[in-house]
Amino acid sequence: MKLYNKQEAIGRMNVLASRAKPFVFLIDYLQEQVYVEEAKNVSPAELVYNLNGFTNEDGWHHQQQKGLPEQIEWNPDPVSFEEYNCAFEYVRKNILAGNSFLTNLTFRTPVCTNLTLESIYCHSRALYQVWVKGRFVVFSPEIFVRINNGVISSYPMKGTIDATLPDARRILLEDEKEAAEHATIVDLIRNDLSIVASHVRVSRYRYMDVIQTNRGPILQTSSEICGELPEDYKQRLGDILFSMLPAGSITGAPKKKTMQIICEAEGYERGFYTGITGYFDGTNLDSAVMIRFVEQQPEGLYFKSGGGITFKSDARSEYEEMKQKVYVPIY
Ligand SMILES: C=C(O[C@@H]1C=C(C(=O)O)C=C[C@H]1O)C(=O)O
Repeated sequence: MKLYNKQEAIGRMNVLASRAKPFVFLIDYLQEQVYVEEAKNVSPAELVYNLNGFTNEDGWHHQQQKGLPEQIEWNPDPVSFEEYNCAFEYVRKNILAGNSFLTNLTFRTPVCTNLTLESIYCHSRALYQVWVKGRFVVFSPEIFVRINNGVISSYPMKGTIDATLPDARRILLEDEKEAAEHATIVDLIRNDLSIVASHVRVSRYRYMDVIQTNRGPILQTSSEICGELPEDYKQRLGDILFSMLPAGSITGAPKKKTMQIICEAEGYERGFYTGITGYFDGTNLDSAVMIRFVEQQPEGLYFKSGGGITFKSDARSEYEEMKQKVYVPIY
């Protein structure tokens, strides 16, 4: 899989978009490694995607890997609460010192499972899915941006609850901490869109998605923010995308200082997790934040997950949320 650096990737995207050539891209969290390939050249032997319907699955012949074990084994071995709490306290200290008002804290959870990256990809049902041979599989419910006829829209997701709890919908909507976190992220994304677009507005606020998982349904709240791009946006598509990265929903705010806190608190590399992936069809673009992410390491599979921390956050419930997200959408 050929990867490019940021400058090369911006150039490639600008050229492909201005020539109306469909392409697929994956950008890591730190924007150091970028995959950007014309759709017709993406080899399903190394990368398979289904990005909201745009797919190269037809060319994939790994039939032998598509079988699902009769009984799915899925045994996550998360960090202890004590270990989680150490990182949480570090983030909290920084929030109280005024260095950040929202920080997205994530962890790596080893999972003992009889599923492979291939079988997870084949049997998952998510809006955006990508499998990269020997590296990772991602099944994301979170839209990053869409561009349709010069209108750019972003859909930050923030707010999670177990959908089987009695009155889950109301509890999530009325939760003060979730509401504040959501407002912060909407503000941040409004700012990010204003860098590249005009007439930026919030067109839907805190709508709810039900996400099915192998461990039961969860509810997540998102909002829609949109604006108008300049006429010549295709020639500058790469610049436009990169100027909004990393996605605010997976950093927090303010972005730069919060990224430093994240780096110090997490102590592992996010890699492509919390980066973005997407598809340009020659005219329009659709993209996702790469959350719900399983990575292959020589010793086994790891799931990366996390959530937003504010001054109101409670370590126990954040710990539970991080663990709750360690699922596969196979049901
Ligand atoms: C980082 C993750 O989640 C982010 C944080 C969310 C939250 O705090 O509710 C929701 C979606 C993501 O933008 C993750 O799911 O791994």
